[in-house]
Parts: sequence; structure tokens; C-alpha cells
Amino acid sequence: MERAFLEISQVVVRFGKAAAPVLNGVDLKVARGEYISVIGHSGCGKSTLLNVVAGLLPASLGGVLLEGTEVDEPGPDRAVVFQNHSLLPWLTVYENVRLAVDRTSGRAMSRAERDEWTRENLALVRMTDHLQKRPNEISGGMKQRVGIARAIAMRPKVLLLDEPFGALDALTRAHLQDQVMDIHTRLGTTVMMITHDVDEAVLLSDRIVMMTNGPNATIGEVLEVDLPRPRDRLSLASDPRFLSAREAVLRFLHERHALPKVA
Ligand SMILES: Nc1ncnc2c1ncn2[C@@H]1O[C@H](COP(=O)(O)OP(=O)(O)OP(=O)(O)O)[C@@H](O)[C@H]1O
Repeated sequence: MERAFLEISQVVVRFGKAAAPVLNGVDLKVARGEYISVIGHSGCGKSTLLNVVAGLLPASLGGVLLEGTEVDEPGPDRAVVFQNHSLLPWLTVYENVRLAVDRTSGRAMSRAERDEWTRENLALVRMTDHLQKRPNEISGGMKQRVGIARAIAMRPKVLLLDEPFGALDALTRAHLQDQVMDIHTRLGTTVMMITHDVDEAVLLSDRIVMMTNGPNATIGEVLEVDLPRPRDRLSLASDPRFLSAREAVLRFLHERHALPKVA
């Protein structure tokens, strides 16, 4: 069997002297170009898992291999986009992306190429008209778009998205989901995304990884989303395959792994 592009093996994470580990035995193989979503109740350890893949947090046991190389620190091959943008406020939109390009491709590309690459990635997220603005002059959705452009511009092997659309209103969220879908289709980027939103998971993913509740959380089920790409949100809204995938995730979250009721 072909070796997985990204391989998470028997990952256990225990914080300090806590009695039970947060994650216990997470195993997942991701193929190159796959779009994976991780869904689960609040606090089950989704961000913890993403942070292990990002190299921001060491696993207590087990580990992560990317193209056969062990992940033991953060690196530009795994770009992360968080829920709240992390742009540098004193730099313009252009400069925020250019800085990442200079850091990751400074030696491989000429100045002119880095300039072009920066503009190209900002064009992908439709920010060309706002290059000289600073983060406090643009909307939340625009900031997230710049964050995504910055991540993509680093040409990561894996794009790690930690609830990237969570803080946005529904319409902005839909636009940005479409842009990320488009980028994924065009560039073939491997994506691992954390979300709370069932529709978002079904719309964007090739597979949905459903986590059991913590502590000792692990992968409960993995759902293949058998929908052809490119995907169109309007026509999918009534597609029986979309609806049945959606129902499977809802059943997992609200029946088999429901949170205990508050008395
Ligand atoms: N640095 C830390 N030290 C101690 N406990 C932590 C630390 N980081 C996370 N935890 C705990 O680990 C558990 C999982 O947290 P995590 O943020 O990974 O969950 P999550 O599934 O991403 O949650 P949410 O969906 O609410 O963002 C929580 O109980 C949290 O309190």
C-alpha cells in the first residue's frame, strides 16, 4: 500500500498531571490533496490535534509523519490559519503576505517573482483592490482572506485551518468557503480543517473525521463524502447525497455522542 502523505499515528496528548489524556490513540492517514474536516463537540481536543500536526504541541505518545518525515516543530510546510486572524497590524495587506513569501521563498525567487507571487495569492482571495490597507481598515472577512492568502503563499504541503470561518457572518462565511473550495480544487492543496459546522464540513470535505467526546477522545467514525467536485452549494442543498451525509454527521454528534444533558 502507498504510504500516506500525512500520517497521524496513535497520538496521545496529556496536559501536565491531568488524570486522563485529552486525546487517546488518534490514528489517521491523509492522502495528498485530500480535504479533511475534523468535527466534534467543544473541548474534545480538535485544536489540540491540529496543534500536534502543526508542530506547535508535542504528542505525549505517538506522532505525526508528513511525507515520511517526523513533525517535531512548526514549519512552513504546514501553514495554519486560526479563527481570529493573526495579521501584523502595522503592515499593509500586501506586506503581511509579502513577509511570509520573503521568509519562505527568499532564496528561491527573485524580488520581482516574490512581488508577483504575493499579488497572485492576494488575487486568489480577491484582495487586489485593498493591497495598501492595514488590518484595522478592512473587515473581519477580508482579514481572514488575507490570512488564507498568506498561508497559501507559503506553498505549504498541508493547510491547517482551525475554524477559519467561525467568527464571520453567514454570507461572508459562504463566500470564503467557496474561495477555499476553489483554491483547493485549483492547487490540489491537502487541507485539514476544524469546524463545528456540519454543513460546512459536508460541503468542503472529502472525508469528515468525527471525534468522540473527551477526555480520552479519539476518532469515532470517518465519513466519506461522495460528492463530485466542483461543488455548488445551491444545487447540493437538495441533493440526497448531501442530505444523507449531513444526517450521518448529525446523528453521530447528537445521538451516538451527545453531550450529557444539564440537569
Ligand atoms: N495548554 C493546555 N493546558 C491544559 N489543558 C489544555 C490545554 N489546551 C487545551 N487543554 C484542554 O484540552 C481539552 C481540549 O481542548 P481543545 O481546545 O483541543 O478542544 P476543541 O475540541 O478544539 O474545543 P473547541 O471546539 O471548544 O474549540 C480541553 O479540555 C482543554 O481545556
